[in-house]
Amino acid sequence: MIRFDHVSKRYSNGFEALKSLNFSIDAGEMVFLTGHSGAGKSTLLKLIMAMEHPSRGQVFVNGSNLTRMPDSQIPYHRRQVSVVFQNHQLLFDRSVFDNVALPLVIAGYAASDIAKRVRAALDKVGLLHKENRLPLELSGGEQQRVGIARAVVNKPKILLADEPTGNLDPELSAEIMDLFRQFNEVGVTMLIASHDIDLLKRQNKRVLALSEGELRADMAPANAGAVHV
Ligand SMILES: Nc1ncnc2c1ncn2[C@@H]1O[C@H](COP(=O)(O)OP(=O)(O)OP(=O)(O)O)[C@@H](O)[C@H]1O
Repeated sequence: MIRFDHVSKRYSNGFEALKSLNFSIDAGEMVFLTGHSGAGKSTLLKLIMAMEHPSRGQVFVNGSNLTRMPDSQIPYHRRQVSVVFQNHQLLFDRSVFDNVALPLVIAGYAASDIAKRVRAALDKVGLLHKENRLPLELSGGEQQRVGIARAVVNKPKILLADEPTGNLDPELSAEIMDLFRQFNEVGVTMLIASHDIDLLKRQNKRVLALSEGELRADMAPANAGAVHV
């Protein structure tokens, strides 16, 4: 589903953020990506989103070689791969409903279809009763769940998350992880970047560990408890 073949990323200032990465993630897996600040986690996720391009090597997602993907295909690619950010990136002057509807409005869905899908996504994250609220009227954990509803509203095949629990206390973080597990159980392939070692030790899932742009470990669920960065 996701395959990195000798992928390196050098930014225009010459800094090499990723160094010859090789790994693959199968459809239906839930994998954590960890590493120190600056290890290259966000860069790796941006390559999967085609927001950045490798300087060497190839990235394959869902059967397509992103290196060869024409720009015209990128909006289609981004409908299959969604991302949840730490800071939610919500529009604060729009209601919860409108925030979740945004990807569907951009993709040109009919209004009746949008309403149905938005309510289904809000129901999944337990926020159906708050669809008319503004984001600032919600708690941090609720805002994160709005971000997740928006990421899943168009039923992506792959869900990426960049430090999705960075601002949340352990209890709310565990709730967000439960939610991710539920999406994974219905077939969504998940890759979650987190430097919260305690959190990912409890998840019992495969862990990819980056250090200074190199893949230092690829740990099976049974060994994930030994991870360190
Ligand atoms: N656009 C850019 N131009 C130049 N260097 C960049 C750019 N984006 C990131 N970097 C550098 O690449 C390295 C990896 O950054 P990246 O954001 O991928 O790390 P990260 O593991 O996600 O870190 P954090 O956990 O702090 O978010 C860092 O040293 C960063 O300064």
